Amino acid sequence: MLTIALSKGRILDDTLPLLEQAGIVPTENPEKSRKLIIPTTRDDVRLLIVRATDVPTYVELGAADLGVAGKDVLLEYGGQGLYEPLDLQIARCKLMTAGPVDTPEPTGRLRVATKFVNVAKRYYAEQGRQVDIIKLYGSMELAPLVGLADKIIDVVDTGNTLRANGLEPQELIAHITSRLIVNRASMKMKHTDIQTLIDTLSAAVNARH
Ligand SMILES: Nc1ncnc2c1ncn2[C@@H]1O[C@H](COP(=O)(O)OP(=O)(O)OP(=O)(O)O)[C@@H](O)[C@H]1O
Ligand SMILES: O=P(O)(O)OC[C@H]1O[C@H](OP(=O)(O)OP(=O)(O)O)[C@H](O)[C@@H]1O
Repeated sequence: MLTIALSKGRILDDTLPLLEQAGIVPTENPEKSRKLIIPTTRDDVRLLIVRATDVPTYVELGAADLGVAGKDVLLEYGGQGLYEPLDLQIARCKLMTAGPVDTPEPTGRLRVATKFVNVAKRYYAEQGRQVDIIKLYGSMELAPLVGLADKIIDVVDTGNTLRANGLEPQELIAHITSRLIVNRASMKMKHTDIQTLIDTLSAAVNARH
């Protein structure tokens, strides 16, 4: 049995057409179902529906053999316990700093609100810049508007969310796409099945680009 951890929303939407190329189709709609373990048309493959930020945990600890996670989530998760054999080239966006439009850099210690605390610490440490990181779980764009922070670090695609809140993208931290991740022990124990799946997904990704 191969167990694949996926999150609802854009990762599920963009991954299902790729999995279909490997004959893997969920037997019920994961977006609608209240079930968190979804069987597929392949008896030897099932899907686990988990939060996007939980995908690396399920895979590293072996509760799932494989998963799909945004590079932003993987950068934040850290750890050496995961293989990352394939860039699926889906959910493309950028991890950026952003701040209020036409506002000079604050001179003192910078306050940065983000859910990417580890990424933020690393980024500013590399720059030798002293910052206070404020951990948030969502609606980051609000923080500079109400004086909670000077800047945010978040993913940006069209920039519409920033613009709608009087913010502008500033520094690029990383280009982001979603990656296939694999548990280390599974890669050894189920090598043939997993390598076959990787090859099929890789061909499906290449056929699109
Ligand atoms: N606007 C966007 N455009 C393209 N890709 C995005 C965008 N926002 C996020 N992503 C990418 O898609 C991944 C999944 O995002 P999604 O919005 O489904 O989950 P989330 O909001 O991070 O998690 P949750 O809703 O559970 O808090 C992110 O980790 C990121 O890599
Ligand atoms: O630059 P944009 O095209 O506006 O995209 C960026 C937004 O997309 C994501 O939110 P999403 O729409 O996924 O909602 P979420 O907060 O539920 O993740 C992200 O958290 C940003 O807020």
